Amino acid sequence: MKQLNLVPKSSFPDSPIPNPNPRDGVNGGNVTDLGNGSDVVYIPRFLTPEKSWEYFHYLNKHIPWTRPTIRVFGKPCLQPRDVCYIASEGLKELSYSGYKPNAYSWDDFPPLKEILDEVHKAFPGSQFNSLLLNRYNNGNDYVGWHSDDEKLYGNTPEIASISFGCERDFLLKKRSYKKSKGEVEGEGPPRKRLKKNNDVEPYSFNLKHGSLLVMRGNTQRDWIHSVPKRVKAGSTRVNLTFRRVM
Ligand SMILES: O=C(O)CCC(=O)C(=O)O
Ligand SMILES: [Fe+2]
Repeated sequence: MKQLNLVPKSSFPDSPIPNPNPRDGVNGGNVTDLGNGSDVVYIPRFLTPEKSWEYFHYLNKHIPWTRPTIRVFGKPCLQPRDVCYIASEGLKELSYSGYKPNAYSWDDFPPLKEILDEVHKAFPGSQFNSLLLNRYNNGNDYVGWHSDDEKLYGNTPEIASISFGCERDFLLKKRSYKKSKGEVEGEGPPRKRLKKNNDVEPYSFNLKHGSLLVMRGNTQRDWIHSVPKRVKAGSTRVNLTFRRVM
């Protein structure tokens, strides 16, 4: 982790040090400036715990979750979490890692429209029109290092991520390229191969029940993120990532 001198060093990655460099920002949250026009807003108590549990139970039960087979380095493998996709009508189709999720309608899930309205109130001008949902059933479910820089999101995608249920660590580290071309590590469309970059300690956010994290500016271009496995995470987490298809 990036850390202040006063913070004791932890044994990464199992006991990450919380992100140490926030400044006060929007809506009772804080802004972490990643440099070069990238930043992250984190609002730990965006929704009340009570309302958040209502949403958690609704989504866990009513979303048509699937665990698709995707392609990583050309090899088929089961995605290590459940997913679902919602999008407004007429948008360009989403496709990642050889998988084209079926786009469900917002109209079928009124609580999702409610949450979207809350996000838009906090971030007016965002105009999100699609949503990728993730369900991590336990600490074995994860998302590998990737960035959400698909072309259909434009050059500076803004991504708003809401979390319900089990707290998990969300890590962000600077992208670095190998000279050779290849496929991305983890998931996402084919692009330049990512160097492992293991020497750089990531930023870490422990994403709370009812929290909102927004990645902005050049974050998808210059940074990669992940939610790693956590043996001790025993219960279910539902995550919503709102995006704007251009
Ligand atoms: O679960 C999370 O917090 C992140 C999910 C994510 O990165 C994604 O869906 O692209
Ligand atoms: Fe992502």
